[in-house]
Amino acid sequence: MVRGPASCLFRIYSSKKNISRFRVLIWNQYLSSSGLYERSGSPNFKSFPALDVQNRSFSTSLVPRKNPKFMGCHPLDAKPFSTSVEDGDTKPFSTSVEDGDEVVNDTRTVVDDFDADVGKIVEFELPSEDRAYVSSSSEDSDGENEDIICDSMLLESENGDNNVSSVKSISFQHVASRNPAELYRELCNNEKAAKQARTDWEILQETFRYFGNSGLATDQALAIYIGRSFFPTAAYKFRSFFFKKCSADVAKYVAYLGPSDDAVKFLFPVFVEYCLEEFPDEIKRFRDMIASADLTKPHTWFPFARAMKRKIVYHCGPTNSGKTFNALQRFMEAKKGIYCSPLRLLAMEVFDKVNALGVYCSLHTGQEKKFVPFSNHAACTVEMVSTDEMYDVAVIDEIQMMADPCRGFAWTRALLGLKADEIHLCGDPSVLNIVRKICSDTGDELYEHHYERFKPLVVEAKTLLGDLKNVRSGDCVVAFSRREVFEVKIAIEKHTNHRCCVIYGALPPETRRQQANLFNDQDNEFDVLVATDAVGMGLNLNIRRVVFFSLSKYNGDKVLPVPASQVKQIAGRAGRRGSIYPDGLTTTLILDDLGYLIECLKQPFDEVKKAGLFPFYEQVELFAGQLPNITFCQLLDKFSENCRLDGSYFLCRHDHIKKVANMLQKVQKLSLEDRFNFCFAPVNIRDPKAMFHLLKFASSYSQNLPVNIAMGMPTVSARNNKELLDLETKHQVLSIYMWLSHHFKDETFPYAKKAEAMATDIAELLGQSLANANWKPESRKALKPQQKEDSYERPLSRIKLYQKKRHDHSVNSEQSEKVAV
Ligand SMILES: Nc1ncnc2c1ncn2[C@@H]1O[C@H](COP(=O)(O)OP(=O)(O)OP(=O)(O)O)[C@@H](O)[C@H]1O
Repeated sequence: MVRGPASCLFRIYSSKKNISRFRVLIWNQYLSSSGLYERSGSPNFKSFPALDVQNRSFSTSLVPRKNPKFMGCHPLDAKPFSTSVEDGDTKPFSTSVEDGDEVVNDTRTVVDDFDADVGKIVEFELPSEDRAYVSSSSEDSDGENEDIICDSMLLESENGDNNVSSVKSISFQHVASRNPAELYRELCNNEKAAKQARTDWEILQETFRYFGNSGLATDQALAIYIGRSFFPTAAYKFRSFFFKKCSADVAKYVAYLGPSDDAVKFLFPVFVEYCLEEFPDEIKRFRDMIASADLTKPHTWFPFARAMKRKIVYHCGPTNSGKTFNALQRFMEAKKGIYCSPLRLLAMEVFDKVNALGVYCSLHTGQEKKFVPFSNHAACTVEMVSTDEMYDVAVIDEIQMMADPCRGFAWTRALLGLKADEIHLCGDPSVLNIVRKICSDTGDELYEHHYERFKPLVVEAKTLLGDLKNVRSGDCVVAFSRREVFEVKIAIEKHTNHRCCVIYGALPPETRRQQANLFNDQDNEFDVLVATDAVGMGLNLNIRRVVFFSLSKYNGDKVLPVPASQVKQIAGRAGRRGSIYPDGLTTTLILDDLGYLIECLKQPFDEVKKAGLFPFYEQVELFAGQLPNITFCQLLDKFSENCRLDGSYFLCRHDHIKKVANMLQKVQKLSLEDRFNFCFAPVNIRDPKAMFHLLKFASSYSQNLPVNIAMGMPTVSARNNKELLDLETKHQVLSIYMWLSHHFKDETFPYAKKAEAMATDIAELLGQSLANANWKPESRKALKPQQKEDSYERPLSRIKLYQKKRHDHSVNSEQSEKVAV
């Protein structure tokens, strides 16, 4: 009998009413422990070990392989089944789907798993109430036929002699171990259903309801291309078939199993046979859809790159260790080179630097194309890199961003698709293993260069003691919201003699560079920088010390600690080789945050296991062919639901694309391709004005009208926060216009040059506005810092609060667990 924890369960449940609950419990436990059947949004095709959609040799058997957890259960001689409709043979497992283009033979192994109790002699005593519906055969009862509930099913009257005493040693072995194909054939050949007792009939009804709602069956049905949406229909039709055709022993056995996963496991293979015969068209349609959403083996998408012998050099190390410097050396030496940047700003920096060193280099970002005559080199944003052109040397900067939840796909595409003899990757070690895996898939040679920081980063234990008056020249104070940035700037300028430059994400790259230059320049009064995490990448800054104003960040939902990798990246900005502050320092505003800072700096880089992917337009188009008459947003949902990915990749988040897609749904006459392109425009979805302008651009475009900018141009710098926000929005709208002009035909966006000039003017106005900004942005009350009379303090550590809260929570839940125990 069952040993260990399972035997305890047995004891508990065998005393309960329905013995099948025992099995359900074990099965569920098995599922959750094995992770075999993940109930995620997309089908877990990995769950079907034998399944490969392209080369299908699937197993629809629900019986898992031997599991040591269930050694106590009887070994099972459940039969493998064949899905071949003609051939009920058990040995070669063959499946032939109607269209006949994929016939795969797979010799199945006989399963001898824990689920052996299906069909075994029931060894335990049933409580008398439960025996009522267990009868050894239909011949035992001879009640009157009733045709009132289901006209296709002959009912046996309740008072039929269900001989309870004969139940004790019923064996369903002969039913449970039947070959499903044979069983299905037999059901098909039955003229009509056998008579059943009303109780059995009711249990059968329940059992089929359970089957129709079973997540297990729904998931497994995907293996034979019965989609989630079609499954309920298929299950319903199967039920009708069963009730019309079932034999007495089969019905008894299913009724005996009752509404349980055991019943699902028994019925499912027969259901498979039924579906293959009844729904070839639906199966083919779904299979085509799955095939068109196939994102497996992305390295095969770039046959030209695969035909090349590429050398990949991974410059691996922390910030400020010379990775990019060395990669750029090779880039500049090459006859033809491309530099791929994570940001426009960084592309501009490289463009300027390389040209200044005498190597002609063009610039290509989503918003601008600056062609330098005779140039063989280009700096671009990673999304814009061409996988058609050949290069001698390519540099992909910040390669760890291939794991970015939203933009990761752009790095993956560049790595897989670039046609370059030599590709230099610069980044931290977090993606080293995934790059190794990709290189083994692509067959590229990988060379690893490991770096250390030029000079170690020193943590200043004293902190600023909660007082911004302790800020010094060369400090960069990091806050995590635009509002805090302004509060800190105002406080510093009010209580000290320092002047502050500011950098935050909503500023255009030109303004960020202007602020960075102002800070780096030693001949002016701007000697302190106040910035958000936007400072972490892409700017060469002369920072002596990075001071964390806080170490928590609002993620749109709640305030959370800043992840260690980000803390490291930002802190690493202090002390750059070649700058006037080669020794880097970092600290926090308040002592309470210091522990978290040290903890973050000590942490090794987390290893990333998956790289991002997103379908190309052509893939989406192919997929759309399977699903006419749905909106683009629904199409994206369907794609993510049905797409298949290798274990090394994830599908990038596309919430923002869906949000834009939803808004553009009102615009008629946009082709799928245009819609797709519009959705990638760089719009801040939380800025309603920017969204409104994008909608207007799309409407004009759809009517074949030349798209107007239709926006007033401010002439003076901002005098308050509202005007500053307005300038930021206006620049964003112009940036969208410029982006669209590079992604659609020139004649449709004829004012691109004008937009560029306006954007430059606005960036300048923004710079002037920031120099004079002394207003306070509206603050949320909860986060409003307290102020002393003549100094600025932020006495509360939100990190401490967060950690205390978490601690309290875990103590509470521990206690409640104890109570429960
Ligand atoms: N061999 C070198 N000679 C002179 N300067 C160097 C050398 N290596 C690096 N530097 C300078 O050190 C600074 C940091 O180098 P680099 O930007 O290459 O580091 P990194 O590791 O790529 O950092 P990040 O990840 O922050 O970009 C740069 O200003 C760079 O010009």
